[in-house]
Order: sequence, then structure tokens, then C-alpha cells
Amino acid sequence: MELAVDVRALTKRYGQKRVIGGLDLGVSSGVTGLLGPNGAGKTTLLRCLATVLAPDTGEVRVLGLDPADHAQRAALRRRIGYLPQDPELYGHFTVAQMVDYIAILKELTGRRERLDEVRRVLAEVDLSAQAAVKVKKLSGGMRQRLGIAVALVADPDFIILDEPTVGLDPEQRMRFRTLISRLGETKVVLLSTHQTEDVAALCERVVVFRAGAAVFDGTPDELAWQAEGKVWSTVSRPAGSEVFWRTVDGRYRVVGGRPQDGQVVEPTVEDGYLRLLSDTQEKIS
Ligand SMILES: Nc1ncnc2c1ncn2[C@@H]1O[C@H](COP(=O)(O)OP(=O)(O)OP(=O)(O)O)[C@@H](O)[C@H]1O
Repeated sequence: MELAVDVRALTKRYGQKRVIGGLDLGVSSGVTGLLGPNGAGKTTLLRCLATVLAPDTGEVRVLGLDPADHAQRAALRRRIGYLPQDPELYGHFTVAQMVDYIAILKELTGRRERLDEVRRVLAEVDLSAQAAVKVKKLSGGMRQRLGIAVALVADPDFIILDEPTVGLDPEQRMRFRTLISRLGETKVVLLSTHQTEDVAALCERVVVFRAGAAVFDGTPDELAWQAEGKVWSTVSRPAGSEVFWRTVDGRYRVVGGRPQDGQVVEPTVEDGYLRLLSDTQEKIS
């Protein structure tokens, strides 16, 4: 199967700072999540794939097209939907006008066709009732949903979402998961997030980024297994330097070495992620 995203030896610097160093990544289908701490390079990678940033070195092919080539880049842009970290939305437009504007940029020329498309994507993100509201009057979560709607205009084959669930309330997050899971059946979706629950719920594959390198690539279950036998529940506060936090039942959840009186518990994706980060931190330091 041809890879939808094929990245070889990609590097990107900002001035002297190397943000991505020799990354290889292939994505074929479905929903892939990028996890990683702040500053790991997730947004930089997504911007390179969305053709808004050129890598310094390396090869990138998206949907078989080369973003470095002018004609292929234009062809690719027609097939990409992108939610940036800070989507540019025009406050004085209504919600419907904003989506219509993007539909024009996406070369939907017929008025009827655009009207249908505006209705379709607003319904997807549950914003139909706000179609006539000015963008500047939307709440943060509604703005985020509008950003997602904009990314879905013209039915793109490759959907890139940079922290799509930021600001969404629990109900809208569930709705978003259903939407993305459905899209993942026929489209390629790549999203970055800090929400390990979203990764567990909707990604078939997860890539963990750290300091511009992929330090894990596998299924959410495989990420959880990174912490197998290393997650504990205990009544007393751990004395060591392990990662731990207090849970609602008043006990402590510890990821690392066995604390005194610790009972081993089933790891989650979050546990696996924390374990992986502390392991790679130990190797870095
Ligand atoms: N335009 C820029 N100029 C200079 N440095 C930048 C620029 N954009 C990002 N950086 C730096 O590059 C590094 C990677 O940033 P990036 O936004 O790609 O990380 P991220 O993994 O998306 O982080 P977050 O989870 O906080 O969004 C950071 O150290 C950041 O400060």
C-alpha cells in the first residue's frame, strides 16, 4: 500500500536550534496520534506536512506528492484539511460566511454546492445553530469547533489536526471522537494532542515525539504496555523520585519502582507515556 505520509531524514532548524533531527515516519491509513511534551516538535512536523513550512533537509511525500515541487504542492493543498494550533478566523464574519470563504478558497465554485458544504461541515461539528453568529462572539470551544469545520471543507483526503480537542467540553469531545473515527475509515487523519484518553479512544496508532525524534511508534495498547508491572497503587505517599499523583480515592498512583505496600495495577496509555518519557529522560540526562 502506498504511504499517505512518507517522511525520510527530515530535519528542521529555527536559527541554531534543531527542532526535528533526521525523522523517518510513514503513515498509511486511519487515525494516527502524535503525543509529546511541549516543544517536542509536533507542530513543526504538522506544518511541514501541511505545506506551510519547508523542511531544511530530507524527503517528504504526502499522498504521493512532493510539497517541494510547485505544481505538486498546489495539487496537494487541494486534498489537505488543516487545523493549525491557532486557526486564523475572521471575527467580523458570521460562522457560515467564514466557512463559505474557505469553501471559495478550496475552489468550490457553485453557490448551491457551497451552501450545501457549509451546512454539512457545520452539522458535523454541531455548529448549525450558530451559523448566523459573528465569529468574534463564539466561545473558545465553539471557535475550536469552527476551526475543525474549516479543516473538513471540500472533503479532504488527508486531515491534519493540531491539538483539536483543546477547549472542547466533554460532550463535544465525545462527538469529535465519533466524527474522527468515522473519517478515519476512509481518510488519513494525523492529529497532535496532549490528551492520552483521546489517543486511547480514537487512534489506531500513536507516535511519541521527544526533542524532535520519534521515541515510540505503535498501538495505544503497546504504549500502555511500556508501563506494565510498573504502575502501583499505594496508601502512603511515595518517598522516592517516581512519577506519582493522588487519586480521588485518596490513594497514590505511582509509575516507576515499587513503593512500599504498592499493589500493581493495570497500566493506561497515560502511564505508558509517562514511563516512556521518564525512561527517555534518563537516557538523555
Ligand atoms: N517560528 C519559530 N521560531 C523559532 N523557534 C520556534 C518557532 N516555532 C517553534 N519554535 C521552537 O521549536 C520547538 C518545537 O516547537 P513546536 O511548536 O513544534 O513543538 P510542539 O511539540 O508542537 O509543542 P506544544 O506541545 O507546546 O505545542 C520549540 O522549542 C519552539 O520554541
